[in-house]
Amino acid sequence: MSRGTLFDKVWEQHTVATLPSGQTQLFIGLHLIHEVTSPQAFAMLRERGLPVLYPQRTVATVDHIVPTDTLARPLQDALAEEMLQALEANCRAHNIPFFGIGSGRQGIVHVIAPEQGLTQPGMTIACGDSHTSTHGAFGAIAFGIGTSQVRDVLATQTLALNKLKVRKVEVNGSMVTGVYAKDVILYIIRQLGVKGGVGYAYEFAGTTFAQMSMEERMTVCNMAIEGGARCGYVNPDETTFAYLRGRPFAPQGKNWDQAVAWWRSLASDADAEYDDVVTFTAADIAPTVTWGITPGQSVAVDETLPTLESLPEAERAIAAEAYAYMDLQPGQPIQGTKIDVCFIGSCTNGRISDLRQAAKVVEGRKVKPGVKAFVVPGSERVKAQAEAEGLDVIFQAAGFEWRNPGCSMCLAMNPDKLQGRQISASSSNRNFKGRQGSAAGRTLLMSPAMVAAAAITGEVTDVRAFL
Ligand SMILES: CC(C)[C@H](C(=O)O)[C@@H](O)C(=O)O
Ligand code: SF4
Repeated sequence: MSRGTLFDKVWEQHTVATLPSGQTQLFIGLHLIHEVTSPQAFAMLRERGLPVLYPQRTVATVDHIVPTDTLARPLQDALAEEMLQALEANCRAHNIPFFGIGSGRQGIVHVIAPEQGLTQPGMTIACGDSHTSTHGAFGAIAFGIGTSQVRDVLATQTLALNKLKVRKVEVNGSMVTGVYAKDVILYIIRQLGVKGGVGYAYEFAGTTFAQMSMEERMTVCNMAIEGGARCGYVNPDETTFAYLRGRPFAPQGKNWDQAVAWWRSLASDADAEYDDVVTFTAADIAPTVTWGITPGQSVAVDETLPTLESLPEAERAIAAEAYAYMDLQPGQPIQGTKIDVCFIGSCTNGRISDLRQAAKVVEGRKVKPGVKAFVVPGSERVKAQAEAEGLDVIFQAAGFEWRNPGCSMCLAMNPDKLQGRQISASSSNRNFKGRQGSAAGRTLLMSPAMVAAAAITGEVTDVRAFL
């Protein structure tokens, strides 16, 4: 029964049946695929001789394995070329729209679907990728799925799922200068824990999110999964509609007005019932940096690292493991930590507003000698926009490399990798051990503006000194 949240309303609208298991058979409005988690799913369809039921409800792009320097085909990495060819062949065989390299529409899957207007309020969206939660910024129920579920969606356009509980995560007030959406979500994850959201959808509510742009909301929802919540969402409002209007796949003309009225009706009711409510104040949030091996291990840039005794008992073992791996000490300041590589990009922070914020810090300054710094726009469209604004010139004049779109060193499934024990300042979303291409490599997560400041000084720096 609906209790008035957007989550409940959208779930009910998409319920096909209640299965004997008690699970819901949920219709998936939009299915996004990329080269990493789709090949086996297509292979399983082939084995059973099954077609793709609604090919026009799936959209494909290539993002994880694309090199960001030269895009000449065949790709230099034979395995990457093979994965790209497999995706191209599967899309051709099943008549699935494919946004390939050079199409003007390629990019990280969670960047391109919103910018094309494919992601819309009230939809159910699935993708074989954990950061599918990003699309919840539009008031969609969007979540990551595994490869066998990709198969299920291809074959039936539905999934068998357990309904999630809903936690309202309310943040109120304006963010202070130097604090960005990234800091807000890192703060929330620090407060609620990386497993705090397991079994929940997070509804991000309150004036802080109401004031945010769509790109900022995407940054927040992107990392809901890092807090354990399989999906996160913001109720659709005027900001959402203004963003979508006129985008290639957005409704047009009379359909537009109908769609907006419909989307408006889906927002959570004022008296909606939640399974849990937590409230924070934006003024308490400072520029934030992770120091450990989970996105929950973070501090304000002007804080010292926590002593083990100061942490809840359940967090001490992983903190001790993090200190050993990162070679950092409890009680030391995070500010001043030396940085080798600065990476601006990813589905968390590779959009145009992210690049603008970073460029503002970089303009007229130089990257510290010895630091490798590079920018990877989230999509071909973001890259073109940034170049039209001259951001590429600002970055390159400062000593940054300006690359082609893809996931790049967020996950390092392409040639962009840390070496040995290198330590990165990264605008991405995961700081797991070995995440960025070197088994011993270390990652500090922060906002793009903070990465830019680190590139200039060669160490973790409070971006507020640059603004
Ligand atoms: C490759 C893919 C399955 C993976 C994910 O699911 O998130 C990747 O995008 C990541 O960020 O680790
Ligand atoms: S940018 Fe990173 S987090 Fe996002 S989809 Fe690519 S690898 Fe995953």
